[in-house]
Amino acid sequence: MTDRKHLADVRARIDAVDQQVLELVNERGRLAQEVARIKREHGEQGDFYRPEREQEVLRRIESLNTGPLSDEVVTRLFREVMSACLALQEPLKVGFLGPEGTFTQAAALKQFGHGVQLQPLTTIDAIFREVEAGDMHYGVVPVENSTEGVVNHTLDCFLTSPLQVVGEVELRIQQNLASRETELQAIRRVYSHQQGLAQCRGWLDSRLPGVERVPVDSTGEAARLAAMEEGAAAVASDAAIDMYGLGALAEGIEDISGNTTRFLVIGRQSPPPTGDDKTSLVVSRSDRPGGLVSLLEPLARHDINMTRLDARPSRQGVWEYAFFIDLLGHADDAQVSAALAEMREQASLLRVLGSYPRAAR
Ligand SMILES: C=C(O[C@@H]1C=C(C(=O)O)C=C[C@H]1O)C(=O)O
Repeated sequence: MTDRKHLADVRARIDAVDQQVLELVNERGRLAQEVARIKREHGEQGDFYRPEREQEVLRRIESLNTGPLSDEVVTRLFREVMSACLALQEPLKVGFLGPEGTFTQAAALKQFGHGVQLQPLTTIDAIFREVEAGDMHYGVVPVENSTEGVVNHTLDCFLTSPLQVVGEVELRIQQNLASRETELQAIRRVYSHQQGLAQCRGWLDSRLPGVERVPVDSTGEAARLAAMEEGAAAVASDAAIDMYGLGALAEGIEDISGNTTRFLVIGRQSPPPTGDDKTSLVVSRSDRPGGLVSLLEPLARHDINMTRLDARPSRQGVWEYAFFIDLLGHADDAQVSAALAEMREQASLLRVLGSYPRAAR
């Protein structure tokens, strides 16, 4: 067989496979519509998004995958397939910390795919408010960065909001120096979110010493400003560079490689257990010696792994703290529920912010 004939044959087989894939994704869509019909018949409250079921689907796909496509790639493809199927059931509205081009937008797409209506909002407060009011089904907010620590504002919003955590997203963050200038020497000012500036502090100190750094509301906003101003640059994502027609003067300028940001998905109701979950809670107690140790002791006794502990002023009294704790397990798991009950006896306040499936790939 000539090479040309062979190529034509293989392409014909690809066409046949595409037809099967098309029929199968539409079959999947019809089944999702059937699920929606059953949910409606049972008078289910709220929306049809089921993060725990989506997690189960993705984990199963990953365990079945034999390649050559990587687990990460098949996860991304099936995430989009589910997103399209969910959109057939009901279009979801999801608010994220905008403007367009922020890492939070990338996190929202990673969690929900392109089938949802993503709405950029200007502040973390606004996201909480819109979800509380029911104008948005869900919101996506940054909560901690592996280089720079917590996003205090998100934790503070939880102190006063009744919303629950329904999911978490982890995203590798690559920062770039974005500008319409083509020479580093032309840069007089660098815009970014304060976390972006902090993540690249070492690089900026050595490559752009003495250049003014201006913190703004988001990396997307920084890119927008840099696009309008001569001699300006932004520390921002690839997506922001494309969005605002900038070029990358330098790529991957974060000081610590493996820089990861964790985002929370907020909604009105946490999902049921999947067997691989996390729980977030806020707890406080009046000051007394050994207070924190005895508060945490039930977790150790019930063999529960704590993955995060942050202290924030509780805003109730001077030097009173609220402790934000993440632990492995679901609040409905026997061990976790026993430990929480014991902690509650010692605490002046304990609120479970939510239990949710651990971040997917
Ligand atoms: C189909 C369902 O509804 C939605 C769509 C899903 C999917 O396409 O697999 C999974 C969970 C839900 O977000 C379901 O609940 O099973």
